Amino acid sequence: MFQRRGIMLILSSPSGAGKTSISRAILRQDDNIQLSVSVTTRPKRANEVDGVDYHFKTVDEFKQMREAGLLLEWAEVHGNFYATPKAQIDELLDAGKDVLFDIDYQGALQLYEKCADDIIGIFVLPPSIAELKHRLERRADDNEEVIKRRLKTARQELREWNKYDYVIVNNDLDKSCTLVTEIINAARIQRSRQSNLSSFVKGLQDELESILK
Ligand SMILES: Nc1nc2c(ncn2[C@@H]2O[C@H](COP(=O)(O)OP(=O)(O)O)[C@@H](O)[C@H]2O)c(=O)[nH]1
Ligand SMILES: Nc1ncnc2c1ncn2[C@@H]1O[C@H](COP(=O)(O)OP(=O)(O)O)[C@@H](O)[C@H]1O
Repeated sequence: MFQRRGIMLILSSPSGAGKTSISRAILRQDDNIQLSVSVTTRPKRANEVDGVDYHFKTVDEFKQMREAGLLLEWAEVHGNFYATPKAQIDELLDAGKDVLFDIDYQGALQLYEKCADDIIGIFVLPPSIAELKHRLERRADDNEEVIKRRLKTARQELREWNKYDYVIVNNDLDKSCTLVTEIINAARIQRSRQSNLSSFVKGLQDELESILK
């Protein structure tokens, strides 16, 4: 009904807590939200599609993009480079499209600094560390050494929970998705995001006055 600027929805978590599963479900069910497809130098997983899940790049290609100023934020995570390409984000937000960022806390902090007013940040926690480890093992995308590295990185990631607007413990995936949907729906009707709300209220006031005459 009202024009509004899009939301930058950030989902972060220690690896294995479930942010990719939550993101995929949200993207499937909500046509107005689009994934910001990151650039990464990590190897592609079997179930991933280049250009859909990530833009897979060599380290040289990544560095060229960074030097050319094409990245909104970037970070090194688990020994690989990851970044958000600048292209399109502003046009999407101006057009009222919401954009979902599956990025780590280093990227989230950079975006909070640059675009604070547009951001809703959600940090996803696992129900326990034993379950986090099980999920990484069950996912079976990474070898033992990579899993260990991801768990080590979780030490630092867990310290960052209090930088986010919302925190979800991802026990039941469906319930977590419902919570994220509720957060998105609430954010969409925030007063500050609805740009022509004052003219709508003015219209109501004029109509009211004409009835009360
Ligand atoms: N800063 C930043 N982090 C990213 C970006 N894309 C992905 N990440 C993060 O990099 C980490 C590793 O991602 P990935 O290798 O897909 O493994 P996952 O943690 O199991 O999803 C996760 O914390 C992602 O959120 C990005 O563009 N920028
Ligand atoms: N609530 C949940 N309960 C059980 N398994 C889950 C849940 N959420 C995600 N998973 C599973 O855990 C693994 C890691 O989830 P994923 O979404 O890839 O995490 P992340 O993107 O945070 O690394 C996947 O195999 C996924 O199917």
